Amino acid sequence: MSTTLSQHDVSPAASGTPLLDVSGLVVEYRRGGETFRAVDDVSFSIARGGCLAVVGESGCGKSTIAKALVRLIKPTAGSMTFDGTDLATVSERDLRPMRHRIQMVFQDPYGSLDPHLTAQQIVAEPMAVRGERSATVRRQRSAELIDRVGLPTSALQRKPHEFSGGQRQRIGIARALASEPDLLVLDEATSALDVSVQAQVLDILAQLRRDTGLTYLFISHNLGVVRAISEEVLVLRAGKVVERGATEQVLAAPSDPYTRRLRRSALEPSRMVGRKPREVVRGIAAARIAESAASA
Ligand SMILES: Nc1ncnc2c1ncn2[C@@H]1O[C@H](COP(=O)(O)OP(=O)(O)OP(=O)(O)O)[C@@H](O)[C@H]1O
Repeated sequence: MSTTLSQHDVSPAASGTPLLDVSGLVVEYRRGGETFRAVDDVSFSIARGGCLAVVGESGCGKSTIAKALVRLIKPTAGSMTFDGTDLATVSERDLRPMRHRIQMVFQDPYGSLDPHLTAQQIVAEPMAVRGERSATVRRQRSAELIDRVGLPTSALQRKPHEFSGGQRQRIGIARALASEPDLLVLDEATSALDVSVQAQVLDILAQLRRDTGLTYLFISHNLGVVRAISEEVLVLRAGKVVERGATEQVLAAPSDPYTRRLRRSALEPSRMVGRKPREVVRGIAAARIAESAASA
């Protein structure tokens, strides 16, 4: 398995009617007595088997879009048409049988897994939720999924604290796959990992997409990482889309000053001052990735 953050081959399945079509999405929060617009008229679509990256600085509204998609929050306006159903307006009752089709993988592999369960129990849980009664089938399927994310079968009997961050994130991906989703929403899914581990997880994600035709919405603050996984990128600033296009093109020649700043900020060593050593290493690695992206 390659451990370089290179541009992966993208899925040949990316074509046809979009699996997800988001149009005029607005999300507002109430803050004190005031209304705050976190997502402002955002539109995008993702083809089946495609990968769209959403990039922007902290607080620009990336996670809010993800939360709206899995209906952790209800949008103020706009539509989110997923395979013909508008997720913005569908009733809870009609949403329930399709919830499994959109799965999230979170940033924090330390916090998102139940520490009391074994990897086998964690991965098998969504199968039980979906009505798989046979413990044997759940066990077999868990073993397949653990293998799929590059972990040995022996991992099934271990608990989260016995794994590294990258291994935990693989378990999180296996758990998401256990629901048999069509769309994975990856919210800063590799951001907490060191760069070589990040590359391994990106490799697994790229391979999965090639093998299964899964569709990804990949959320990140890091333009370099985005290059390794997505063919299209949408740049978000203060809730608004400021730039969109083919990832390679946006990286090579960003047209918006904010995107240029995002690209530069990954290269800016002074941003490392006052950070923990682990963050500095990560920042330098991100800078290298962005640098190679810029000069490619
Ligand atoms: N529940 C909430 N109530 C009020 N404001 C919120 C709430 N959740 C998020 N916000 C605000 O909405 C804006 C967008 O937040 P969001 O978490 O979507 O940003 P983000 O781009 O994902 O940032 P990060 O990368 O730091 O997670 C921020 O200004 C945030 O403070």
